[in-house]
Amino acid sequence: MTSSGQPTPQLRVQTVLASSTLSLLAHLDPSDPQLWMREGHGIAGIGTAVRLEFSGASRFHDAADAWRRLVANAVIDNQVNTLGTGLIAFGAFTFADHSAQTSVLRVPRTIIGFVDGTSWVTRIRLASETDFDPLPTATAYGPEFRVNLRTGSMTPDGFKAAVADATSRIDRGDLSKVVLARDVVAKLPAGADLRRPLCDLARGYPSCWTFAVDGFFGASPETLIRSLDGTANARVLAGTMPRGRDGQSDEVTSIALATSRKNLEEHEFAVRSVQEALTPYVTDVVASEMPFTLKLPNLWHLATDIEATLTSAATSLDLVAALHPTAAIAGTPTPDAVALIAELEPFDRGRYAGAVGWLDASGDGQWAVALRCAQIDSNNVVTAYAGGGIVSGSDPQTEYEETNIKLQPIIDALG
Ligand SMILES: C=C(O[C@@H]1C=C(C(=O)O)C=C[C@H]1O)C(=O)O
Repeated sequence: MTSSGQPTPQLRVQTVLASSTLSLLAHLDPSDPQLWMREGHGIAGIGTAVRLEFSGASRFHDAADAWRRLVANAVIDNQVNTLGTGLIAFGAFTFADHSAQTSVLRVPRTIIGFVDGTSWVTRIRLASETDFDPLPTATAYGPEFRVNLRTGSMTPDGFKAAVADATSRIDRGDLSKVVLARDVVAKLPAGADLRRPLCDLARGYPSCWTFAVDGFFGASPETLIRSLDGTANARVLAGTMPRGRDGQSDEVTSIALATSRKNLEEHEFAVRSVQEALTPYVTDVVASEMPFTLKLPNLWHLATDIEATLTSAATSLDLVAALHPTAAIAGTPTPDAVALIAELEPFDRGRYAGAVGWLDASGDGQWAVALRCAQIDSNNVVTAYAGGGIVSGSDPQTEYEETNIKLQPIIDALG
């Protein structure tokens, strides 16, 4: 049975090589794009064969179980057998256990893929249907649109007060780190072609994971977990500074970040939380001793790449369940940080700072920490979020400015 108590659908899946390279973005549904893309490579989903909803503390485990059942019931003819082929579900999961928003797994009816020079098409139908959908045609983009994102439920002053409150609790010894965020909102014009902001994000932030799942979209630089053929890797980010105005000040900033005690401490919490969560599932964990500085168009991050060999049959979604929430987006210790977030943030994070990505029939997949992102609701209201790690000595004004820089990708894509 699925989470909604329905019998598990029986799927028929076929992946074939495409005769020519197909544009991922141009084939998407303008009102409901499903995308996972980096450096021009990735997968694009069209239509919905199955949509499963999950909620509550067991949402990841319920989804992982539902996926195992769906795969067991599917007949898959995969003539390509490379990363991203065969039966795939896109997923987006909420940050909080008690979010009013749902977590989803969505299996498209058609998936177009392009990775390392190989283009393919996967078609998916219910066993009760006789034919797969015809290949969707590429369509011209709808008109450009522009919206102004305004303060949501967390005002700039409210955010700064929350940061000051958090630092005093950290200094009192209640916890070591908490990640606080704020929200901005806008109304999208009716019929807005959502491929336009995705195109801007993919062009502006090519090294990030540009994603779209179930009205939730963004461009995240942070890899929560990727698993492929028995290996797993993650990219932990924590510690941020704005880019410099010129080459010299940019270099000074990057050195300042790499040597900042506050940022290194904040980063260490995040790396440790990922390593500890992975320990039961992996061996041969390799991580650089010192973080490196990762340059994005809008900011510098402190980054650590972690690689490991998987020792269990865990799917990538099981690993997501073990890792979420990392200290990069919650804090340390996790339960105290999650409780303080619920107390100080006057909004439901929804899928922001949750997990977004995809998995295949073998359980391998790619998942990002859902950052630099926005959710569109059924009234066409879009809400974007950004936050930062608060530790002892964090300055409310600097933290506020950091949220502005982190909102920039979404502001540029919608503005
Ligand atoms: C919380 C966010 O980003 C996280 C927090 C960071 C920080 O505090 O320096 C850096 C990268 C992310 O792990 C966000 O983008 O909203």
